[in-house]
Amino acid sequence: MIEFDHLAKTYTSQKHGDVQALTDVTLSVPDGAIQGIVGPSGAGKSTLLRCLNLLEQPTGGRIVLNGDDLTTLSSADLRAARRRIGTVFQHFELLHSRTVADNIGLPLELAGTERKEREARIAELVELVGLQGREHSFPSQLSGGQQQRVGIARALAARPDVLLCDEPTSALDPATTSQILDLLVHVNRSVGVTIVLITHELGVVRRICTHAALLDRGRIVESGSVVDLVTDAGSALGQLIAPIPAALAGRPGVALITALDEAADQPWLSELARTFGLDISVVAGGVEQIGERHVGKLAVDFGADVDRARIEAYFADHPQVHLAWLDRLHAPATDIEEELA
Ligand SMILES: Nc1ncnc2c1ncn2[C@@H]1O[C@H](COP(=O)(O)OP(=O)(O)OP(=O)(O)O)[C@@H](O)[C@H]1O
Repeated sequence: MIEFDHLAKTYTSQKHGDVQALTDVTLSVPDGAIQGIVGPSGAGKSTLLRCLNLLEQPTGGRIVLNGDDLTTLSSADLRAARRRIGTVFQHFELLHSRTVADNIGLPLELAGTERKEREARIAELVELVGLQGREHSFPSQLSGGQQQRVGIARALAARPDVLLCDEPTSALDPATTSQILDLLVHVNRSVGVTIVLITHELGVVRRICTHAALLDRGRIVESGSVVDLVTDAGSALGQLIAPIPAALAGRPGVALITALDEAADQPWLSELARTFGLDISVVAGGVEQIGERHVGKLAVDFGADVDRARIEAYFADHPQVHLAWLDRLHAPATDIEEELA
C-alpha cells in the first residue's frame, strides 16, 4: 500500500517566489493496483512523481510505502528505498552505449549484485518483456516499443514494490501503445507489482487502470476505483473516463443508467419498457470493457413527462442497475475535460 498523506510541495526560487505545486495530496494506492493519475498541465503530476521516486523532498506530509515513511529516511536508507521504486520514463532514457542486457542490468550493477546473479535476472526479465534474441542489440537498433520494453525490464530489475510510469506511451504510436499497455498489465499480474501511472491520456486509464485519481492545481479532486467512478453518475472523473455526450447534460427525461458485469448484459431495458408500457430510446452509451469489467453506461430518454417516481421505484427493486437523472447532475468540469481530451 502506498499512502500519500497530506503531501505538500512548495518550490521556492528568487525568480518566481513560492510556487505551491502540491497542496494537500491524500491518496491510498492498494497493493497490486494499477493507479492512474491524470491531470491538466501544471497540475503537479511530475512533482508527485518526483516526490514518490525520492528525487524531490516534499515540504509537508508523508509518503508511506508498506508502512515505511519515505519522507524521513537517512541518506543511506534513501538509497535502499529508491530500489523499491522502479521508474519507466516517457522517452525511455536508455544508455545508448550499452546493449539491451547491460541497460536492464544497470540497477543491479549499481547495487553491487554479482555477475552470475545479474545475468540470471537479466535473462528472466528479457523473457518477461518479450525481448528474447535482442539482448545484444543497442538501443539505436530497436523500435520505440522495444526500447520501452527495455525501460520496463530495467525498472523491474531490482524487484521493486512499485513501478512508477511517467507517460509511458505518449511517445509511441497507437499500435505500440496498445502492446506496451498489455505488457504493463501482464507485469502487474505476473509479478504483482503495484503500478502508479501518470498520464494525460484518459484512454490509457480506461484501458488498464484499476484505480484513478484526478489531480488539479496540486490537489486530488477525485479518486477511486475506475469501476466505481464510471458507474457513479455524479463523478466528474468517471464522466471524463467514460463520457456521455455533453449535449445531453440537463435534458429533461434523460437518465444515465449504469450496470456492471452480468447486470450489464441483462435485458432489463426491454423489461422496463414492457413493465411500464413506455417508449424509451437509448440516446448514448453502450457496454464497454473497462479493465477486466463489463460496464454498461447508457443515456436513456424516457420522455420529458415520464413519472419519475415509478421509474425510480423500479430501480430501487433492482440494485444491480443504477439510475440518475441527467438534469439533476452537476455539469462536468469542462476546462479539465478539454485539456485531457
Ligand atoms: N523546479 C521547479 N521550480 C519552480 N516551480 C516548479 C518547478 N517544477 C514545477 N514547478 C511548478 O509547479 C507546478 C506543477 O508542475 P508539474 O511539472 O509538477 O505539473 P505537471 O502536472 O507535471 O505538468 P505537465 O503535465 O505540464 O508536465 C507548476 O506551476 C510548475 O510551474
